[in-house]
Amino acid sequence: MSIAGSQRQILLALLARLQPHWHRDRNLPARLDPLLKGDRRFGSRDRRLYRELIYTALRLLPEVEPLLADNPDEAVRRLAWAAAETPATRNFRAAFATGETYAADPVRLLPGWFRAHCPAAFEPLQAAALATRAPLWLRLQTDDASAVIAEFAALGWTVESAPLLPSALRLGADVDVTKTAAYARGAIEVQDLGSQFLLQTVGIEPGGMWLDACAGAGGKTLQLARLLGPSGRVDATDVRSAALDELVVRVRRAGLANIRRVDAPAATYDGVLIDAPCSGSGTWRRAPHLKWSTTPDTIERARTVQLALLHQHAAHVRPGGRLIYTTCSLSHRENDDVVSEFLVSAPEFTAAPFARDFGGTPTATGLTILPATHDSDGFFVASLQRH
Ligand SMILES: C[S@@+](CC[C@H](N)C(=O)[O-])C[C@H]1O[C@@H](n2cnc3c(N)ncnc32)[C@H](O)[C@@H]1O
Repeated sequence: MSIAGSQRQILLALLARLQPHWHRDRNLPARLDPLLKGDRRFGSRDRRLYRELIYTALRLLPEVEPLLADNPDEAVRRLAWAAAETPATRNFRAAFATGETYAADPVRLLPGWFRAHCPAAFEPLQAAALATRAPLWLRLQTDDASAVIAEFAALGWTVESAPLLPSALRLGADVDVTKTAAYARGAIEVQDLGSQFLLQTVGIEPGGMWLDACAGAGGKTLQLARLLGPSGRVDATDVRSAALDELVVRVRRAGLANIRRVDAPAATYDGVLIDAPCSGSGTWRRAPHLKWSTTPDTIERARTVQLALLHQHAAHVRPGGRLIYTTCSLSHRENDDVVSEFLVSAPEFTAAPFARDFGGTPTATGLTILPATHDSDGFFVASLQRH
């Protein structure tokens, strides 16, 4: 059998293994990883090929799933057309991206129920962005980018700054930055551009004492600590102790001395960040399986946790201080609706204006960053001031 023929067979076998799970397992990548890493036939290029093809299948699911049983040749042809052209996918695409050019209608690649949650996602430009994978964005953790840029140039990687945020770098290739010297010395972190915008919209003053109440592995904790500078401090907490262990490693790598891991927050802070657990509907470009394992019920359950977190941590905001609520969801149920409900029962808070909006869509309660605007994931931020 030709190499392309055996790749086709392996791809269809992998899809068959995942199919029973992709409509319900929100942790599908944890199933895929051992299938790819545990198979001794695969080198790193094979793993990149199958990962790209499987993620493409998840992006195109309504256009591919019905064909898998009856017309697998057409399913493979569509995947070959839609997969990104990389060194890993080149031969497969040359073999199977044949016949009439295939391009899906991006609106058909969104779950229909989501229209009521985010009509803007169904606009052609936004739907088209949501149907493709997002680029790799980095956040500089150094004021001098020259050594980072020089290292990337020596590796042959193209890199450009985001026009609205020069400390955000976009990498042109499918590369592993964690193997670079820049990463090892803490000069860069992987963070989507939309995510980087969130704290930048708020106008954080240097020197404040902040609580990061849902710090997880610390992506925003590190960014917040840099914005506050050496005279400020971030207390980081989370219900997941293992994520905080990872945060500690990243803090050490970044050489930041103004972050503390805490089990119990102090009484009050100048600001509290709640980067809430959510449906992740803003991350469907990177995590397309979430499109099919998220339901309106998932969103309602997330809302309960989000409101509880806002009430729990509002108490830690000093009078005059700020409560920042962020999600990586595009559902207004988790965003504006949660904030509006919170404000009704917490009249000591009001929505504050944003320092910068980065072209986001503002409402009375917050700001939504839509994916197509800056080729990022989708996010929401609300900035609430305590009187
Ligand atoms: C969106 S993630 C945070 C990501 C992180 N801030 C970052 O930028 O990398 C949400 C976090 O909320 C945490 N979480 C869930 N329920 C929580 C609770 N009741 N109290 C504190 N953290 C909670 C989760 O463990 C998860 O780490």
